[in-house]
Amino acid sequence: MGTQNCIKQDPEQILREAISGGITAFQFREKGKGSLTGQAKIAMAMKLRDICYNEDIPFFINDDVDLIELLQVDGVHIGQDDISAAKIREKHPNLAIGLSVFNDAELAVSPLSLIDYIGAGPIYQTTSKEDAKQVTGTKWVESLRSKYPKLPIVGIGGIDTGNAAKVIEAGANGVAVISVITKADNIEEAVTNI
Ligand SMILES: Cc1ncc(COP(=O)(O)OP(=O)(O)O)c(N)n1
Ligand SMILES: Cc1nc(C(=O)O)sc1CCOP(=O)(O)O
Ligand SMILES: [Mg+2]
Repeated sequence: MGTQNCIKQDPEQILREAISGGITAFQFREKGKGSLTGQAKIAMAMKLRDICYNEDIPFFINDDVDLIELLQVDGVHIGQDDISAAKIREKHPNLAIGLSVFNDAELAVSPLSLIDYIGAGPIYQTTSKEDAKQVTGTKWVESLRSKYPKLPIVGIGGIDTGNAAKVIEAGANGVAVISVITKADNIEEAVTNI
């Protein structure tokens, strides 16, 4: 998540409650309408990074590889049009790298040997990404899993407490969510129920 997703409470509080609920990793995705830029973005990244660091939660950044140099991050998530995995790997051999893969054409050009997991989606309709592609359904996870029995897969897009289990049943190792947490009345309960 990023601050643009945090309408009900401040991001630090949301992150703390999500950690209490049991999230196993956090991605700082400060992007889209209303998001912070420049120093304000960096300052927020540092605050959220510190919370994760103190709670032993892996901290990922989305897209903005300049933050790798500024913060002690555990991983980075990139899309097909972002900086290449090869460039990141060359400079940061121990960083976890996640790559979005939406269909077979993207899969064919994806450097799977350089990455640690695939972000597969949008599985369902999402309101959190302005340029989201058409939904893939859980079939995309099934297809990836059948081709790559051991590759870590994280489903993303419109996942909530009612459908997360279907994504896991389709073969995903985990799910990435924004709104089901940031919009929840009771964040701990929402995380527990995913
Ligand atoms: C876990 C995970 N999966 C997919 C994405 C989407 O990344 P990308 O396609 O680069 O789109 P943006 O998030 O940058 O808009 C993700 N962030 N995390
Ligand atoms: C950041 C992101 N990437 C997606 C993709 O399909 O690659 S969908 C998405 C937004 C996920 O938010 P929510 O859980 O609120 O739907
Ligand atoms: Mg991206």
